Amino acid sequence: MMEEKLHKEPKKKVKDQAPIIEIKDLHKTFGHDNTILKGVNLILNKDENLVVLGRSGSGKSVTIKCIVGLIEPDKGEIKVFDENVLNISKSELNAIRVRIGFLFQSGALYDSMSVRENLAFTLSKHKRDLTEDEIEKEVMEALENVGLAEAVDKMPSELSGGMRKRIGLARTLILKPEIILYDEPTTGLDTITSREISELILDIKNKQKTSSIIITHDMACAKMTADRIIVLKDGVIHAEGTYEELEKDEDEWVRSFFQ
Ligand SMILES: Nc1ncnc2c1ncn2[C@@H]1O[C@H](COP(=O)(O)OP(=O)(O)OP(=O)(O)O)[C@@H](O)[C@H]1O
Repeated sequence: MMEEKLHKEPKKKVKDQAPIIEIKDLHKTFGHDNTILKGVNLILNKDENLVVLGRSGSGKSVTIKCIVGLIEPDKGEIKVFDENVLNISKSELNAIRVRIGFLFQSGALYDSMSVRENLAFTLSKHKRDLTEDEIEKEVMEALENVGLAEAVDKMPSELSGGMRKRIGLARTLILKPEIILYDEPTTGLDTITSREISELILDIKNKQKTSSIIITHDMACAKMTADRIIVLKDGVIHAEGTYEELEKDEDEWVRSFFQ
């Protein structure tokens, strides 16, 4: 009897893995008094899709731009892969940046280059020692990952908005990032195409084991992709939870996002 009980005892909990991104007390003011971030604390766990909600201008993009050094915060700590990115050299920061993919709203393709050339250009810029055959293989693999292998010879002008987004995503994926930062990935797309992009974001996480921060106003995208959601308000994280938790949040302002 005793032996059986011992057998059923749960295993000792292994120490939790360090977060892949950890932001502490992040502050940012533009100009004299345009204070946007007033102490943001944020954690992205490994293999997690974290959705960031917040009104326009609440500082969602500023926060993720701080992560990759595109904006310098006034105060705070940002750890990526356990490295304090605000205190490292440019070359160390670049080594970390290579492991992070961005899909920014402004991430346009080069119009004068075919899809193949757009992807090959990105790849050869970052990995200079690849042969042409290796580049072609990587280009086709990235396109297959977004379901657009047949578009390899097309020019950007021949692509629909949804296809451009997918190619943009393929260009991000070709560098095999461990973290992907998505800034409004479905903006400007119709409902069905938005859903396809959201499905792709989920698919990428499951297949490539990436961890992502997804800024969106598209609640269908949030519902489909989020493991966890945080809501930014007045320069701090105002609420946090799963989609199902936050849509029933006691704060009416938080619930209003879900209506
Ligand atoms: N480079 C910059 N220089 C000066 N001010 C800036 C800069 N970037 C952002 N801001 C200020 O920070 C505010 C928040 O910008 P941010 O792009 O983070 O908003 P957001 O929450 O992502 O909004 P949206 O949902 O509309 O994209 C802007 O309204 C602007 O006042």
